[in-house]
Amino acid sequence: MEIEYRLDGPEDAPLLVLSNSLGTTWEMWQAQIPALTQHFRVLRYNTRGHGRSAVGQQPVTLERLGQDVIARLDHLDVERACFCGISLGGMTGMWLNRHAPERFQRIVVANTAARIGQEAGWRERAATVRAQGMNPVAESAADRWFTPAFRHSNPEVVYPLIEQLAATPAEGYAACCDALAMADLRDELTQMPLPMLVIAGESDTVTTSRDAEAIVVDAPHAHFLILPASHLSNVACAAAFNQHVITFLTAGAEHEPHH
Ligand SMILES: O=C(O)CC1=CCC(=O)O1
Repeated sequence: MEIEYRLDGPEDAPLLVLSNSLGTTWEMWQAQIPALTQHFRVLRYNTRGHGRSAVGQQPVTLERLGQDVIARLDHLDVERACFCGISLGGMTGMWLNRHAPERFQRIVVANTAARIGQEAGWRERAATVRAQGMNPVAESAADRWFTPAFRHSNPEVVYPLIEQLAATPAEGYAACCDALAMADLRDELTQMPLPMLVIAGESDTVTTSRDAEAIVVDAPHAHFLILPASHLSNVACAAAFNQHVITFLTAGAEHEPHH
C-alpha cells in the first residue's frame, strides 16, 4: 500500500477526508474523531512520505499529493466527498478545489496559505533534515505549532505530536518541503468554485490570519473563521474547530449527492 489510510465512523455516512500537516500523522486528528464520526465516515491518511506512506520515486509535488486523494476516492468507489486539511493538507484541499471540484462537495482548509513561506527556506529545511535528521526541526516545532500558554498547560498533548515529528522519515519530510518550495496557488484562487471554509489561528506565525484573508478575498465561495490558536488550531481549539467544521460541511447537505 503506497498511502496508508484508515476509516472510522458509520459505513453509510457521507465521506470526509482529513489531510495532515507537514511532520504529523493522522494521529493529529484524534480530537476530531468522536465529533466528526457522528456525521461522517472519516477517511484519514498519512500524507506521502509521512508515517508509513511511501515517498515514492518521483519528486513530491502538490499535484501528486492531490492525486493521492483522488486515487483513494477512486479506490473506495466514492464519487464525491468532503475534505478538511490543515497547513500542507490545506494546500492540498485548495489544489483539489481548483483541479477536481467535481469530486468534492465542500472543503475546509485550516492554517494554510496560497503560498507558504519562501522557496529558499523550504530548500534549506529539506537540506537540514537530509543532512542531520529530524532533531533540528523537532526541537523547534512546538514553538511553530502552539502558543506558549497552550504548550505550558498541555504537555501531554504537545509532546506526543513532537515525538511523531521526530519519527517522521527524514526523506519523506524533506520531499514534502521540496513540494512546499514549489507550491503556489495565488494565481489560481479565483478558479476554486467550491464552498470553502478558511480557518485561521490568531497567533499563527507560520500561516497568518492575513494569509487566510487573502484566500477569502480571491476564492469565490470562501468563508473566513478565526480561532484563538497558533498553527495547529484543530488541536488547540478542538471543540470550536469541530463545531464550525460540522456546521459548515453539513450545510446544504440534503441538496448535495455524496455517492
Ligand atoms: O513548519 C511547520 O512545522 C509548520 C508547517 C508548515 C507547512 C505545514 O504543513 O506545517
